[in-house]
Parts: sequence; structure tokens; C-alpha cells
Amino acid sequence: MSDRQEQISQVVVTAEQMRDIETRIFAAGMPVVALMEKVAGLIARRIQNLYPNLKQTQQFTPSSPSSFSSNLRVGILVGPGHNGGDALVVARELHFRGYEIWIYSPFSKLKELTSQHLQYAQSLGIPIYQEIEQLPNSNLLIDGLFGFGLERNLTDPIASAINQLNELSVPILSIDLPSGLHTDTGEVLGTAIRATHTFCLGLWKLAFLQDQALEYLGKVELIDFDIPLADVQAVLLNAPRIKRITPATALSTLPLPRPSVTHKYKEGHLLLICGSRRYAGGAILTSLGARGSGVGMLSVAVPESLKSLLVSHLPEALIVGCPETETGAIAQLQLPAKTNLSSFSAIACGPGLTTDASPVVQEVIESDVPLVLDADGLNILAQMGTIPTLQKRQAVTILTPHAGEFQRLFPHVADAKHDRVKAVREAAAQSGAVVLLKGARTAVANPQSEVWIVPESTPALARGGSGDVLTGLLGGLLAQGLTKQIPVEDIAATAAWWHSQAAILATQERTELGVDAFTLTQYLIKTLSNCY
Ligand SMILES: NC(=O)C1=CN([C@@H]2O[C@H](COP(=O)(O)OP(=O)(O)OC[C@H]3O[C@@H](n4cnc5c(N)ncnc54)[C@H](O)[C@@H]3O)[C@@H](O)[C@H]2O)[C@@H](O)CC1
Ligand SMILES: Nc1ncnc2c1ncn2[C@@H]1O[C@H](COP(=O)(O)OP(=O)(O)O)[C@@H](O)[C@H]1O
Ligand SMILES: [K+]
Repeated sequence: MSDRQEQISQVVVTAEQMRDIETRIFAAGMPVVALMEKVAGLIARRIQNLYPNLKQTQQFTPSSPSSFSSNLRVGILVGPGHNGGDALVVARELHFRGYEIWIYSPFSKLKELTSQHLQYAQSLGIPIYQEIEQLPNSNLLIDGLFGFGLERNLTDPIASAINQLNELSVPILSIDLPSGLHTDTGEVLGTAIRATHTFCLGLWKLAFLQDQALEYLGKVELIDFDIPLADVQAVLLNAPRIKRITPATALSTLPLPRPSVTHKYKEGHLLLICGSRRYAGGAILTSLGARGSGVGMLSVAVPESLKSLLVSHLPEALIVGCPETETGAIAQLQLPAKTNLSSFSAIACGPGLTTDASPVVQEVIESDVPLVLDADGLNILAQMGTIPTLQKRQAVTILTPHAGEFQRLFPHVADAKHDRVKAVREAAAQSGAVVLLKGARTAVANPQSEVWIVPESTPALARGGSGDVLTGLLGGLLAQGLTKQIPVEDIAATAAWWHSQAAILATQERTELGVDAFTLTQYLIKTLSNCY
């Protein structure tokens, strides 16, 4: 990947920013017509690669006695704007390559350029239909109804037409965005095309990184049409950054290579505080996640009765047995002699604690040690109602809620279901912490409104214990990274990326059903050895 491609692949834009970037390109002299030809030409070539127009021969079978050959039949869905214009250029190109094309153009008023392309398509003899009921069969649909120009809710008749098109068992390739999705929030505006494959044009739009859009996007692909970096930078200059985490950015954040002359305490000393009689396994998974991070020294505080269990799973770790409550939660921390919380480079606290461990959570919040709070650590924080006191901490705090924990912690923040990116930003600003909002597309924000998003993952992770592994991994990376002055947000983003990549690799080898949390820990290092 070239340097430019790498930079472009990290960029995420809103509809407004995309419009501003295009405006600069047009103002600089690039003709609109020429850009549409270029973009749609690239799309048409990709479609030809994905669905080559080999004359299809249907095999003779007793149920279809006549064998026949035919061209691929492609239906082109055309909207009123330039998304429709792109689709019409694709229609024309595929027509000349021998595909059998029909056009669905339900709008009476089209933008001028789009209207000209429609007129030319008609002159070529391509059939054009206005009514959904008139549409012939097809092998493939190209969706050019709306792109980033859609803002209002879709209404009938177009809404019901989209619903009917979704019912056909035909692959749908969307141009720029599945029509009906909001470009920024990924929200469904009334209804939306359920695409098999979406070609995002020029720069990644924010919707591609919002959980609620995922089931509509299908496979996603960026069509790079050479937007000058200078235009992108000029528009994004003063906007809070939203960044896709790429392999290059994540790998550059890892504490590799290690210096030749070092020792275990220079490679970070992590204290995990986790587990209870009720949730013993969470402590093991969190510890194994930390092991996967390569952290120099690992101490694990658990209730006394879990000590021997932890020792048997993690012989390399220092297991600290603590006095426990009647319910089997940690009652108080009891660190070894000459050790206090400041002895640690970082603390990760929460998995499996139960809410009976609240004095311990209070103590670590009051410490001046970098802190990851997860699971019951977050539930206790929510109960204490002390989010604003996090601002007063001397050291960095990272909160790693899933959507439910997020809701309990930040009940007054924008609805995390409606716009996860906005919600995570608001939460970070409100708490002064780095917030990592878990989900299908995990998003990390800092109090300065900058956001990092993991662009690919797998639903194989939707399984008990996956989050515990992430907490350990993040804690271990934090302990190592802070000693090397790596920014905390980059560490959090990298941990989330690594976690997802390990799950993707495990899924490839074991299917989506084969990635239990223990197995996931076994893939952490395997993932990295594939990258180096
Ligand atoms: N101008 C160019 O040469 C380029 C255009 N591109 C394409 O242009 C698209 C953006 O084009 P536009 O700005 O024309 O926008 P769209 O084509 O996305 O749609 C906007 C049109 O839909 C109408 N509209 C909006 N909401 C509606 C609703 N709810 N019901 C009915 N009509 C509604 C608007 O009045 C407008 O006519 C991109 O997504 C992309 O496909 C890009 O490929 C880049 C190059
Ligand atoms: N559909 C999904 N696609 C990708 N990742 C997912 C999905 N669902 C959950 N995850 C990931 O799995 C992990 C679950 O964490 P969490 O909810 O804390 O589980 P637990 O508490 O059981 O460990 C998070 O990292 C989350 O991002
Ligand atoms: K579209």
C-alpha cells in the first residue's frame, strides 16, 4: 500500500465534509462530468470483475429440458441526484460490454447531468421503467437511488419500492451507500436497500463504522478515485479527527521491537484486580488476555480462595490473595510487603468482581496510577455516581463499557444506539476519561473529541468472556506503552484492533462458533506472528 493509500484508508468523513472536499476539487477546475465518468468507470470495472459476463449456459436437467445461453441481466436503480448519474454511467458501460441492462427510474425530476445520462441510455435502446411493477427479472441490481445527498426520510412510493426490491433474492451492489442510510449515523431513514456489496466512493463515510448500518452494507470496499490529500487535509484541519484503525497504525503502536537491554519492570508491571467466588473464570480470562500482551510483569489480585486456581493457570504471574467478603468478593486489597498501588505501571480492574467489591474500586480510583475500569468496575462507578470525580485523577483512566454498561454510566449522554460515535465522544468529554465503547465496531474517544474506530471484526466475539480478554490485553499494553510514551488513545485503539484481528483469524480457522474466550487468548500472539 502506498503512503497516500494508507493515509486515505485512515480517513473517515461526514456527508458535509465530503461535500466540502468535492467542492474544492470542482473549484480547482475538475469538471463534474469528468469526475462522474472516472468514478463510475472504476465501479463498472469492479462489477465486471465480480460478475463477469460470461455467456451463462444452463445445464440440461429433466426439470428444465431446454439448455440456453444468455447475458447477465442487470437492473439499474436510478435516483434523482448524482448517485443516479453514477449508476447511469455504469449502465451505459455494462451495456457496451454485452450485459443485458434495464433501468428503473422512478423520479420525474432529475439533476441535469443525471437527466442527460438517462436520455443517452434511452437513445441506446436500454429499456426504462418508472413503476416497480413493470420491472423484469435480473441476475443483479445496481443501487444508485441515493448517496450522501439523502437527508430526509424516504416515503412511498420509493420506500415501498425499496422494500419490494429487498425481497427479491438477487444480489444488490450499492453505489457509495445503500440507499436509505444516513451517511453519518448509519440510521435507516424510513427504509433502506440491503446491499450485498457496497462501493464507498473516495473516502470512508462515517456510516460504514456505525453498528446500526452493518446489516445493510454487506461486503464493503473503498473505490479510490484519487482525491488529493491536500483537499482532504484542508477540510479536516479543524474538525475533531475520526480515524479508522489500520494494521499499519496499530502495529506501529505495539511495543515492538523490544530494546535488547531491558528488564521485566521496564516492560511494564500490570496489576489486575478481578474475580470473585461467583466469577472465577473471568479472572483467568483477564489474566490470559494480559499474558497475550507480552507485559513484563503481571500481578493478579483475587479473593484468597481463588489463589491456587489462578496459580495453576498462570505460573508466571504473581497471584495476590486478598481477604474476601462473605459473598466471596475481594473485601480489600492486601498487596505484598513494600508494595503499594504506585508500584504498578497500570491497573486493570473489574471483570468478575461483583458489586460487593466497591471499596476496592474506590481505592483504585483515588490512586494516581493509570487505570482501566471494566465490567463491575464500571457498575460500581455508576452506583457511586462519581463520574465527574474521574476528571480529578492525576493519571489516565480508560473506561471500557459495552452498550448496557454505557447506558448505566452515562444516562444523560446521546442515545448510544442512535449514534455511537457521538455518544462515545460525549462520554469522554463528560468524564475526562478515554472511553472505549465495545460493540461490532468498537469506538474509542478521548476528551478532546478525537475518535478511533476498529473497522473490521467478527460476531464470533459476541460470547461471554470476550470482554474480559480485552481488559487484560489492554491493561498489559497500557503498562508497556506508558513506559514508552505511547499515547493512551492509540494504546486503547490498538488493543481493540488486536482483539478483533485475533477473533477474525480464529474464525477463519474455526468458524464463528469456534471462538470461545479461552480460544481467543490463544490467537493473540498468533495474529501478530502473521503480521511480522
Ligand atoms: N458529482 C460527481 O461527479 C460525483 C458524485 N458522486 C456521487 O454523487 C452522490 C451525491 O450526489 P447528490 O449530492 O446529487 O446526492 P444524491 O444522489 O445522494 O441524492 C440527492 C438527491 O435526492 C433528493 N432527495 C434527498 N432526499 C430525498 C428523499 N428523502 N426523497 C426523495 N428525494 C430525495 C435530493 O433532492 C437530490 O436530488 C454521491 O453519493 C456519489 O454517488 C461521487 O461519486 C463523486 C463524484
Ligand atoms: N457482533 C459483534 N461483532 C464484533 N464484536 C463483537 C460483537 N459483539 C460483541 N463483540 C465484542 O465482544 C466483546 C464483548 O465484551 P463484553 O460485552 O464485555 O463481554 P463479557 O463481559 O462477556 O466479556 C467486546 O470486545 C465487543 O466489542
Ligand atoms: K446508493
